Amino acid sequence: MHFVFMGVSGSGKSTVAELVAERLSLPFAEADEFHPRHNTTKMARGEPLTDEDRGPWLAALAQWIADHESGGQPTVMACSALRRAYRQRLREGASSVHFVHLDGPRDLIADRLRQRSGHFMPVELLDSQMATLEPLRPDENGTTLDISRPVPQITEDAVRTVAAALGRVPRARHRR
Ligand SMILES: Nc1ncnc2c1ncn2[C@@H]1O[C@H](COP(=O)(O)OP(=O)(O)OP(=O)(O)O)[C@@H](O)[C@H]1O
Ligand SMILES: O=C(O)[C@H](O)[C@@H](O)[C@H](O)[C@H](O)CO
Repeated sequence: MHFVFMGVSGSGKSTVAELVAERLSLPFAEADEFHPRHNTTKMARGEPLTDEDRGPWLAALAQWIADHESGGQPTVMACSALRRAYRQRLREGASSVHFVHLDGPRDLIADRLRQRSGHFMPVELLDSQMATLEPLRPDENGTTLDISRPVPQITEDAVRTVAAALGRVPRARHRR
C-alpha cells in the first residue's frame, strides 16, 4: 500500500506528507527531487510543464514505488499528480496506491506561495496548476482533505487515514 499526497503547487503536500511519513516511520519521496533539471528550470522560468515533460518524471516515480512494493514496504510520496492519467501512471508501480488530495481555495494557496521562500516554483504558475488539476473521481482510491486548517490538524487527519488503511494504530503525537 502506497500513499501519494497530491495537489497543486503550494497546497502543502511536502509539509504534510513528510510529517505523516515521520509519524508512521515510512519511507518518503519528494517528487520535486525526481524532476530532470530541464523541468525545474522550465518551471522556474514561469513555463508550465507539458504531458511530455512529465512522462519520464512519472516513470521514475512509479519505479520508486515499484522498488518498495517488491520489498513489501509501504511508502509516502509528495507529488502533484494533477491529472487522472498521471495517477494511473503512478499506479502502474504497485497494486494499491491511495491518493490524499490536499485541496483548498486558490487565493489561500497563492498567499502561502507568496510567503514561501527558497523554492523554484513561482506563484505565476498557480493558475496553470489549477487548470491542469483533475480532482479525484469516485472510482479512484483516495481521500480529499481541506487545507484551510493548521498543519497539525491536517496531519492528524492524514495520519489517521494512512494508519487505518495500513491497519495500524498511530502513536500519540508528541506534545511539547
Ligand atoms: N495548512 C497550512 N497552513 C499554513 N501554511 C501552510 C499549510 N500547509 C503548508 N503551508 C505553507 O505553505 C507553503 C507551501 O507548502 P508546501 O511547500 O508544503 O507545498 P507543496 O504542495 O509541497 O508545494 P510544491 O508542490 O510547490 O513543492 C509552505 O511555505 C508551507 O510552510
Ligand atoms: O506537475 C507539475 O507541474 C509539477 O510537479 C509541479 O506541480 C511542481 O513540481 C511542484 O508543484 C512545484 O514544486
